[in-house]
Amino acid sequence: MEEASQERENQKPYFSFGLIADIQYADRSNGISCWRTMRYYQHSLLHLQQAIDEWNGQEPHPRFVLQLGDIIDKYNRGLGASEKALEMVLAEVRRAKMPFHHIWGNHEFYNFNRDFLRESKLNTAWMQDRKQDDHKESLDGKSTNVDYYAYHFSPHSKFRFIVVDTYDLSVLGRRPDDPQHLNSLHYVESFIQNHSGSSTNHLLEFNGGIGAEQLSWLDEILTYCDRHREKVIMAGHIPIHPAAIRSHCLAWNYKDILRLIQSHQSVVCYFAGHDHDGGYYWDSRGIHHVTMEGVIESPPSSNAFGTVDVYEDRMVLRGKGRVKSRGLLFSDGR
Ligand SMILES: Nc1ncnc2c1ncn2[C@@H]1O[C@H](COP(=O)(O)OP(=O)(O)O)[C@@H](O)[C@H]1O
Repeated sequence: MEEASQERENQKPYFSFGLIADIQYADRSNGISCWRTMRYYQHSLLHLQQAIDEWNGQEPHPRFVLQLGDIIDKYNRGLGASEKALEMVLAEVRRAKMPFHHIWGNHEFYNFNRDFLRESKLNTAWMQDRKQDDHKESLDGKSTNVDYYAYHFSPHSKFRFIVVDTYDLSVLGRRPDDPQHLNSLHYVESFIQNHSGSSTNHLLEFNGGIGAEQLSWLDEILTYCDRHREKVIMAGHIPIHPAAIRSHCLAWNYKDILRLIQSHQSVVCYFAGHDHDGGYYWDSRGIHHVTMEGVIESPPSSNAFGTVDVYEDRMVLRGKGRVKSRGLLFSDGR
C-alpha cells in the first residue's frame, strides 16, 4: 500500500497546464459589485503578473494556459479604455513562456463585438489541431461555421482539449438584426413558453449557451475521441452543472450540453469561470466540473489561479490563493 502511494508520488505527469479566470482588469479603484462582493480592478493585473511569474518559474513549465474569459472588465468601455486595457493584459501575457488559449466571456462582449474579437489576439484558434490520425481520418480543428469560436487541440496522444463558445447563443456581441441574435432571443422566448414548470433564473443577459450547430460539431469531435480513446478536457466561460456553482451563472441550455457530453465516455472534465466564488462537482457520469474562483474578487494578499498536472489515471489541480487544490480521478471507462 505504502509502496503504491510512494510510486504515485514519484510519478511524473505527462504534462501540465495553467488555469486562470475572470481577471477583469480596469484602471479603476476597488468597488463593491451589484452582488455586494468586493472587486479589485487594478490589482487583478498584479495577480496576473504573479501567476505568470509562477508559471514561468516552474520546471518544466506548464505547456499552455487556459484563460477562461473576462480578461478585462466592462467598466473599460465607459472609460473609453477597452483597447488600452486589453493591451495592458496582453503585454503581461506576452511575458509568459507558454501560449495562452483565450476564451471569450460576457465582459469581452461588453467591450468588443465578435468581428473585433475574431481579429484580435484573443482569438487563439490558430493553435487548433489539424492533425490526421493513423487511419487517415481527418479531424479539422476549427468548426466550419465562422460565427462561433470553438476549437480543439491535442497536447498529448491520450488527451484532447476542447474550447467551447458559451456565448454562441447570446444577446451580447452581435448586432440586433444578426440572425443568431434573433435566434437567441427566440430560444429564450420559446423556452419560457414551453417549460412552464422549469426554473428560468439562469436565462439572464450575462449568460448564454451553445447553439445547435456547435453542439453537433462537438458531438462529432467527441465521437472521434471516444473511438480513439482520447480523454477530453473541455473549457468554456459559463458553468454547465447546477451543482458546480453558487449563483445563477449557468449556461442557458446547460441540460442539452450536459446530456451531450455525458453521452460520450471521453469527457473527463469541464473547466469554467464566470461564478467568481468558484465551485466543484463530480457528476454521476464521472465528469469533474470545476468552476475557477475569479481573480477580480481576490484580495491583494491572495490570488486565484492553478496548475494542473495530467497523469494516466488522474489530474491534480494545484491551486493558488482562493483556488482549492484537488485530485481529479478519471473514472473507469473515462
Ligand atoms: N443571484 C446572484 N447572487 C449573487 N451573485 C450572483 C448572482 N448571480 C450572479 N452572481 C455573481 O455575478 C458574477 C458574474 O459576474 P460578472 O460576469 O462579472 O458580471 P457582472 O459584472 O455583471 O456582475 C459572479 O461572481 C456571480 O457569482
